Amino acid sequence: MASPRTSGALELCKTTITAATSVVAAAMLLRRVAADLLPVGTPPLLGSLLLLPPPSSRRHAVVIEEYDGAYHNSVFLAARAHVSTLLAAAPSVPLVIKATLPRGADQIRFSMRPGTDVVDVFDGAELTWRLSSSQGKRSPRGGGAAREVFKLSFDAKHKEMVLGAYLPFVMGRAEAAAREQRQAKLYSNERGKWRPVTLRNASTFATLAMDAEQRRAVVDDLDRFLDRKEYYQRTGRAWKRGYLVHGPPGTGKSSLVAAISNHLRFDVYDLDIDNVRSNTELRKLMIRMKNRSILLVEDVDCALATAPRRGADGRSDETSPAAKNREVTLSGLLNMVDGLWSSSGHERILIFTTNHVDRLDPALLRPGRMDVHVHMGYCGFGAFKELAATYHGVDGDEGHPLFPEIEALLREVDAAPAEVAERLLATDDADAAVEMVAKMLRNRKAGDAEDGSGYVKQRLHVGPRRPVPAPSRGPSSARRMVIDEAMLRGTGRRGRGGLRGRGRGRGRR
Ligand SMILES: Nc1ncnc2c1ncn2[C@@H]1O[C@H](COP(=O)(O)OP(=O)(O)OP(=O)(O)O)[C@@H](O)[C@H]1O
Repeated sequence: MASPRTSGALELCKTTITAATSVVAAAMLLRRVAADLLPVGTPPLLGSLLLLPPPSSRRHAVVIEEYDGAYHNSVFLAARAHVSTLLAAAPSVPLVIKATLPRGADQIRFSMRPGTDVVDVFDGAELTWRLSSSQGKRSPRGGGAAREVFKLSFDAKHKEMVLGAYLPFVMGRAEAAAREQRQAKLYSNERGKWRPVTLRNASTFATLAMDAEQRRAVVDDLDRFLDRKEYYQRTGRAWKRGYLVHGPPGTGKSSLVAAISNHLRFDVYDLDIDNVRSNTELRKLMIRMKNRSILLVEDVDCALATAPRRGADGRSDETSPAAKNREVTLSGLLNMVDGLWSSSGHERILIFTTNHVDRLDPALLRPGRMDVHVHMGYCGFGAFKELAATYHGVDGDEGHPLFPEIEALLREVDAAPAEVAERLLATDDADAAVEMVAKMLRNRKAGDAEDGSGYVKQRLHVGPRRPVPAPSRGPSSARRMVIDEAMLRGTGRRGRGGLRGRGRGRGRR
């Protein structure tokens, strides 16, 4: 028999259960009423607004709104990009095709109708994405469009995984895709300001004719640089890398810079020192550079002098703004690179190019100053074959009947890849193009006058063109590209082949 105390407790328990049952019943009734009265797609949002119990108490949801105040919510943008890829692969979800994003990219973005679901599977867990419109809320950008909301729902036991791994994965994928589609910009300095244009130089490591090992060495170095965030943080070093690219005119130094930019998707800041009026202006320009960018100083031997610059007649050139101010010097630039530039940003690459490595200020060659030297040499047979394959599809093994002769000639005379490329590009007829290259090399060997079209130098930015004299005849020198860190470190150890191949550039201008 139950004691009065026990029966009191039972009574309380009964009352509680009855109350809870009525709350649940009321909630279910309300849910049914809402489902009957409101349009399809509304109940989940209304459910959360009315604090109704979710259909399954084990479900959990994350709501991602389109705007964070007046700004786009980056998690929403990442979710939208991710859902687009899910939709592209989903067999039965009705698709809405949105405008191509970003402009110029050849990808179509898929969206879904509000109220429909698409399921993703991650780490064995099923995750459901649903898009809805935020009732009554308009986009802060105007246009009358309603704000959109993504609701990501999943089993409650996956909450930690979703927040700690899945959403960061979605964000990471979106960032990588945005980087992939991003068109690098080329900035030039004018009156103390950077002016951007889209970098149109399509040079890539695939189109740049160079020794395969050298190419791999440069690409590996760049990729290692990007992956070493933790290393730079741990060692307290600035996350930057310096490249000195040297070699005769027309050997692909600017093309290499474009290839690096296209590979990393880094913007290029092409610093024209002649246009910089003072160190203060230089400092401002450098501060305004973004992260993940390249600071390029072309022809550094001419651009930066330790003493006032001298003209062809030997007299000092007092006309350029830099000469007038006498302030913008190599040491000034290097100090800024080491100081303020290093501490105010990250993932930065400094590239100096020169045709005359022998004329460089020793401060630039000091160990530890520039991390990597890349030597761009005259066209060897390997580079020629790459150019012939790129421009005319005349390929490796079968080659062309003139290849043996060209191989022999390239061992005897110097020809810049730019000169070879110019002949190959002169006609669509592969035979005629190869013959033109052979003719140029034969003429050069015989000491005959050049056959017209000389290579015309172009800066990476749109600027005045300067003609470059054809190389003089002489025994072939550097035939391979050299990326040589030992040289920089002053150890002088250089083997033959691999990263430490020979490299004696004889740049002339
Ligand atoms: N190694 C190469 N591979 C493919 N194309 C090349 C190469 N070198 C030069 N070219 C071609 O020649 C043109 C000029 O080359 P580029 O401007 O890169 O040479 P450079 O070494 O920077 O010359 P300069 O010292 O005169 O500035 C390029 O647009 C490209 O078409």
